[in-house]
Amino acid sequence: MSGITAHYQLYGKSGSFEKKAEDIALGLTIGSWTDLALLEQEQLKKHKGNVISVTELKDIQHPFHPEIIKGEIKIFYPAANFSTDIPAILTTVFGKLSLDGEVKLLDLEFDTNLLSHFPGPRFGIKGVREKLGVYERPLIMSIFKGVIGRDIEYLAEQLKQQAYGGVDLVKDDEILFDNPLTSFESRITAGREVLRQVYEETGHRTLYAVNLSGRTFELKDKAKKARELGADALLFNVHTYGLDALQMLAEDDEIQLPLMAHPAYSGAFTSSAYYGVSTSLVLGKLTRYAGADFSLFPSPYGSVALERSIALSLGEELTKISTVKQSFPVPSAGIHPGLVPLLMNDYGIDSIINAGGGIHGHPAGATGGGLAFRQAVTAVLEEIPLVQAAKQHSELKTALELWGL
Ligand SMILES: CSCCC(=O)C(=O)COP(=O)(O)O
Ligand SMILES: [Mg+2]
Repeated sequence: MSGITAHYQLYGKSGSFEKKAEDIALGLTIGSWTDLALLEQEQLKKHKGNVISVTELKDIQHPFHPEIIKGEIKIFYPAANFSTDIPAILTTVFGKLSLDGEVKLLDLEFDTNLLSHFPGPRFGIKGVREKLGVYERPLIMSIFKGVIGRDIEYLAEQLKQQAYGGVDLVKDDEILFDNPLTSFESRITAGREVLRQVYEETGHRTLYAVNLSGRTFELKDKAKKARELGADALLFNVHTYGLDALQMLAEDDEIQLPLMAHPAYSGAFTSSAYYGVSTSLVLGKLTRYAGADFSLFPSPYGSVALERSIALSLGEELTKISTVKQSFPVPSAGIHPGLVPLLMNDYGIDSIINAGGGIHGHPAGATGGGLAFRQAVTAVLEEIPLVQAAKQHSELKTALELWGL
């Protein structure tokens, strides 16, 4: 029988988890069981949730209620109960349950049949690399900073300086929305022209991910317009809209642009150790299945750090073997060149090193910032310690002096 298996974490008294798991399995599916006539029981069997496993973690007590311990349960939900879309799946496995005290959804196992309804990223790591012609190193991305309230000429000049530094991608900041000074359309048009000029001058190709924003019902048309205007990629604040909005964009053959999922707002339902959904499920597996070619998330090292084990399992979800293409892991926030060895150690070459302040805050400007990152990446690939490489590269030297290792 096709379906999905949900893993949950919850707290309770030792010996209470079996009953709790059975209550959830019934409550989220057929609602009742034992009181029904035999015939009805038989008819409902194919819809009943099934408890797959119950594990008591006897050594892990609740920090505020030591009399209760942590438990993990797995429940299988038949596909016959839901339509094959993320809203229906999440409502089934964690709709009402998400409101019912300290329960956290840790993971979802899609079986092959269910997964076939989720085409995933259109381009994936391989397709994005083909667009850039870069295969042997992590990509480098920079972020526009300080452009709110500035005009399109300012934005175009900032883009040029970033591209001169040799970054592969530049993205809008997620807080830059459609506005009279730098409208969505003008950013695409001006950005395209700047990057064309830089390519002609230097031979270096940089792609620009413009922030697709506005009301949900406008998104498809705006994305199609972006493609017509020659946009390279779309940044999308997926978690304020919902994962299904991302999937809608990914599946549309008239859009066909790489999609970059920003993690904004996801902390509201992933950060708690007791409630919500695990970070690796939301920013990893589901973001990939919904079609993001890139998933941004806080790295373990920067200004908004994720616990390292969580950040690593997230990266694993984005890249592990699956019928669905791989999404680029983009560890972000507070990244500077001195962190490149740690990031490459954690995520390998199939990842993106992403920085805003670490590019623009460089004393030699955004161009110097980009060069410093490129120099750091080359040094790691050549197994040269950054401090040694900095002796040959003034931009890297300045960055290390400013931000350290
Ligand atoms: C986890 S936030 C994603 C990256 C981002 O949007 C950003 O603005 C990071 O900027 P920073 O100056 O910290 O590199
Ligand atoms: Mg940002």
